[in-house]
Amino acid sequence: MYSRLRSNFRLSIITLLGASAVLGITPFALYRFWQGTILAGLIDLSILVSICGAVVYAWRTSDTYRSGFFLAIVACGGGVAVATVQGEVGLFWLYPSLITSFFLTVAPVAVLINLAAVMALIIHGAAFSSHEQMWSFVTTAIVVSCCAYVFALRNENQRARLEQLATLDPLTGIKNRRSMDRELTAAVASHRRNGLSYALTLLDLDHFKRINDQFGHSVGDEVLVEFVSLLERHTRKSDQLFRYGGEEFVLLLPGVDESGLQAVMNHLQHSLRRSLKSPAGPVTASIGIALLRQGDDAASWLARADEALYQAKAAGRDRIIYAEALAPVTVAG
Ligand SMILES: Nc1nc2c(ncn2[C@@H]2O[C@H](COP(=O)(O)OP(=O)(O)OP(=O)(O)O)[C@@H](O)[C@H]2O)c(=O)[nH]1
Repeated sequence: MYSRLRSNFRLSIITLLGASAVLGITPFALYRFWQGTILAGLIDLSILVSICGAVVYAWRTSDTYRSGFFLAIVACGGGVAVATVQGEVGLFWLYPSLITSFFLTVAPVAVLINLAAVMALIIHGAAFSSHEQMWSFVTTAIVVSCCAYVFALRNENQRARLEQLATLDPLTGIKNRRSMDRELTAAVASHRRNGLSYALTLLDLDHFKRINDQFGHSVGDEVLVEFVSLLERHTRKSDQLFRYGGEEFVLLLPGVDESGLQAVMNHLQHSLRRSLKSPAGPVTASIGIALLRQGDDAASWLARADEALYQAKAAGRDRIIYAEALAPVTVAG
C-alpha cells in the first residue's frame, strides 16, 4: 500500500482527499443535521459518500484518471452547492477544491471545471451578499487557480523529465535496462494470457574494447550510436530496443514466427556487416536469440538468450545462435 502511494502521485492525492473529506466534512455534516439544516447536511453527506466511493474505485482499479476527474467535479460541484445553500460560509470550501482540481485531473480539464464552478456561482448569485463580495471572490478564485495551474504544470514537466531520466539511456536515447525489465515481464504476462509469441535478441558488439583503446571513448560512443540507428532502421515499429549495458543491447520482437524471425535476423546481420564501421574498418556483432517458451519467466528467458550469445562469442563472433532448434528456413526458387 505504501509503495503504491509513493509511486502513484494522483492516487496519493485521491487518498489524501478521501481522508481529509472524512475528517473535515463528517463533523460539519453531523453539525448541520443537529442544527436542522437538513439540505446542507444531505449535501455534505452525498459529497462524503461520493468521495469515499471514488477513493475505493481508484484503489481497486488503479484508474486514477477517471476517479480523479470524478473527484474534481464532486469537490467543485459540492463547493458550489454548499455555497449556494449556506452563502458566504460555503465559499471558503471552494478554495481547496479549486486547488486540488489541478492535482486530480489534467490541467486543461481542471481549468474548465474551475471555470464552470465560478460561472455557476455568478449566474445563480445566491452565494453572495453584494457585488463587491462576488467580484472579490471571482478575482481571488482566478488568482488561486492560476497559481495552482502553474504549479501543476511545473510538477508535470518535472515528473516527465524524471521519468525520462529513469527510463532512457542518455547516450543512445533508447530505453534502458530498467525499462527492459518492465517490458520483459509484460511480454511474459501477455504470452501467458493471449499466447502471443515473442523473441528476445541479445546483440553484443565484437572486440569493442579495441575501438575504445585505439581511437578513444568518443569514437566508441559514435559506433554505439550508429549501431542503434542501424537497428532502429532495420526493425519494425512494434519491436523494442533497449541498452542492456555497455556494448550489449536487447531487441524484443513481438508476434514473430520462426521463419520470419530468421529472415529478419539474417537481414539485420547483413546490414550490420555492410554498414557498421569504425576508423579501423567494419564492426560486427554477435547475436543470441531465445523464443519465449511456456513456463519461462523474464529471468530464465534472458538467461537462455545470454547463453546463446555466449556460444556465438565462443564460436568465433559475428554470428547468430538460437537458444532452441528452429525449423529450417526453406528458400524459394
Ligand atoms: N565508448 C564507450 N565504451 C563503452 C561504453 N560502455 C562500455 N564501454 C566499453 O565497452 C568495452 C567492452 O569490452 P569487453 O566487455 O571486453 O567486450 P569486447 O571488447 O567487445 O569483446 P567481446 O564482447 O568479447 O567481443 C569496454 O572497454 C567498456 O569500457 C560506452 O558507453 N561508451
